[in-house]
Formats: sequence, structure tokens, C-alpha cells
Amino acid sequence: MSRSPSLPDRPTLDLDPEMSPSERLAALEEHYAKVLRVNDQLQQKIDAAREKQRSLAENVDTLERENQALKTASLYIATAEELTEDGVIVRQHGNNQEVLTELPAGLAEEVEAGDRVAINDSFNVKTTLSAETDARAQAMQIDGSPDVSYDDIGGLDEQIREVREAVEEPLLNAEQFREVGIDPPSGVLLHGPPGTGKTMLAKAVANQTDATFIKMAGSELVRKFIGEGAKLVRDLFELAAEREPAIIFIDEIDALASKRTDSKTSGDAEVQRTMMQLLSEMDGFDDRGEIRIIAATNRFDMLDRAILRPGRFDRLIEVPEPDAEGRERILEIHTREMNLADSVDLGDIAGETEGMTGAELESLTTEAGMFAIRDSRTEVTESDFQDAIEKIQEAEEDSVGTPVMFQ
Ligand SMILES: Nc1ncnc2c1ncn2[C@@H]1O[C@H](COP(=O)(O)OP(=O)(O)OP(=O)(O)O)[C@@H](O)[C@H]1O
Repeated sequence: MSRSPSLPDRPTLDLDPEMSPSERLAALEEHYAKVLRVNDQLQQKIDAAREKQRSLAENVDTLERENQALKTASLYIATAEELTEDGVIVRQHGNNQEVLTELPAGLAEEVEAGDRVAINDSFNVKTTLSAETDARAQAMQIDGSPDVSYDDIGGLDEQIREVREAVEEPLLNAEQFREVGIDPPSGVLLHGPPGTGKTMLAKAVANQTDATFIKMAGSELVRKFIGEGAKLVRDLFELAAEREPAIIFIDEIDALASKRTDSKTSGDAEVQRTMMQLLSEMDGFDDRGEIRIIAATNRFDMLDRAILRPGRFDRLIEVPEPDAEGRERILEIHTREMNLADSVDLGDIAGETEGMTGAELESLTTEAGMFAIRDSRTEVTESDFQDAIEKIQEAEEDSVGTPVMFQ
């Protein structure tokens, strides 16, 4: 059997019968020293193998625990607030209930104060949550280089100009602002109906300035991450600082900053805290590097005016439903890759789709393509577009209950 090349060679002893006793003794001593060395090397190998076995056994143990946790009924999310001699104090998200519970042996060394953990009905900690399930990763959408360009946005030339001036210029020509001696706008607020291209605008500036695009939805902060809003806002700005240049995009900011008529609702104080955190992050903006903030809302009327004060969201840009010319441009953009018959007149279709937003026009083009496919054609015709318009109008009527305003 051949020996593994990584094992040390076995020492051999050659004793010549002609050797004097003292020579024999020296040879034996040398051989003994070699044997000891080989023994040491082998011992080291055994130790390494044992260590490897131990770490694999630990892995198996962790996987078994995770597997078990996944198999059991739903778990609640909580934060390990404090580790004490008697156990760990965990605070359950949602109801903010705090309990003292003992950590199972396997987790005792793993859990640190501030970690998110999953607990069962009896408040036993079942597992710690990995980075992927961490709220920070869930609540923020990060895009290193969004692939939207200004050319992909139809009918918003004036808005594009304003966004470039308020967000792009300060990022690309910060020096010029310093020399002139003015501060660039702190935050930009895009407001207008859903699906008109607000997110696209924010992504296009990030693309143009090679900035990381970090999106956070206000509604999610309020509904999904109860009790964590303020922390997530802090994390958001920290992340932007790590990734600058960065564009922070806060969608549905009205969820955080609406005029409250009934301030007694329980979640209200929490929402307020989240908003205060956002404002205080923005106030510390002067010394912030290449980070710009864009927020968006469909409910401008609902906004608490406090957030529009100078130094906050002090540049308002309205993103309205597109006019006929805008609709034609949007249709052109979304049919760029489509095989259109000569009969298709996008100007006519634009005329017939008053009231439709960019998002609706995009689905109109997809719908028209679907009609062609259903008919086993590869070319999309005028009548496909007519069928698509009808279908979308019917769907609107069904969902709203009243006819929409298309002509
Ligand atoms: N002006 C536009 N030009 C081209 N496409 C558009 C335009 N507006 C919307 N779209 C299409 O609709 C999709 C949704 O648009 P977007 O997410 O930017 O809207 P939004 O205003 O941010 O909506 P919401 O308020 O619902 O978040 C886009 O991915 C794009 O395909």
C-alpha cells in the first residue's frame, strides 16, 4: 500500500557490525531523535484531524438545530436586549413584550446583546437570525448600479432637468457649490400619482452619478418592522456612508410623515420616532459626504408640512400623469423592442389613453403583445392595441366600480 505523501517518512536504522560501541550509541541516539520528531509530526496531524472533526460535528449540530427550528411551527422575531447571569432579556417585535429566558446550551455563546433572534410561543430562543434574514437587509433594497437612464423616461423632461440640478449637480460638482457659497438642496421630494416614474427618476440619477441606489419603503418601515423604524433609519444612513456616493430613496414617505388626526393610535408614537430620526439624520447633513436623499409620495395632501421646511425636503418636484405628448414618448420607449406593424400609430394611441400613467402604458404595450401571441402572430397590430385598451379599461371598471376617464 502506498503511503500518503503528506505523512512523514519512517526513520530507518542502519547499524554496521563494524561500528564501535560508541559509534553505535551515537547512531542509536540520532535514530531516537528522528523517531521523536516523526512522532511529534504525527501527533500534530492527529490533533488537526480531531479539530476538523470537532468543527464538522459542530456544523452538523448547527444544521440540525436550524433544520429543527425550520420544522417547528412559526417563530416570533425578537431582539436580545441584555445578557444577564439568569439568562437573556428578549423583546418581542410587534408587541414589545420583554421577557427573561434562558438560552439553550448551543446558543449560549452565539447570542450577543442587540442580535435578532427567533423565539417560540414559550419565549424559548430557537435560533439567531443570519444576515440574510436581518431586517436591515430586508428593509433596504440596494442596487449598486441601476440600469435606468434618462432616455428610458418619457414625458418628464422638466422633472429630469430639476432632479439633475438638485441631485446630480451637487454630487458631480460639489466644489462649484462650495465656491459659489451655497448649500445644495437637502432633500428632494417627488410627488404625484402612482406609476408615473418617480422611482425611475431616482434610479436614473443614481445611474448617471455612479451612485449606489438604496431604497427604503416608508410603508414597510411602519407595517413590517414595527419597533425597529428608528434603528433602520440610522442603519440606512450608515449604509449610505459606507457606500457613498449614494442616493437614498425613501418611497411612500407619507407613511412616516402624514398629518395625524388621531394621535392616540398605538403605532403613532413609533412612527413619529422614526420620522424624528430621519429628520435628525438630515439635519446632520452638512458634514455628510456624497449622499443625496430623494423621497416620493402619492399622497402629497396628507404630508405633515414640518418635513417640507428648509433644510429638510425643501425641493418639491411634481411628477404628474403624462400629457398626450408624454404618453406617446412613453409608448415609444416601451415598444422599442417590439415588432410593430406599420398600421400602429403611437400618436393615436396616446390620444386614446388619457389618464393612463407610465406604468399603465407599459402594461398596455405588454397586453397588446399578448393579443398578437394569442393569435399566433409575431407582429403587433393596431387592433391588438385597441383590444388591450379595452381590456385595461374593463379591468379598471371592475376594480373601481365606476368607468374610468379614457376616451
Ligand atoms: N415616465 C415614464 N416613462 C417610461 N416608463 C414609465 C414612466 N413612468 C412609469 N413607467 C413605467 O412604470 C414602471 C413603474 O414606474 P415607477 O416605479 O417609476 O413609478 P412610481 O411613480 O415610482 O410609482 P409608485 O408611486 O407606485 O412607486 C416603470 O418601471 C416603467 O416601466
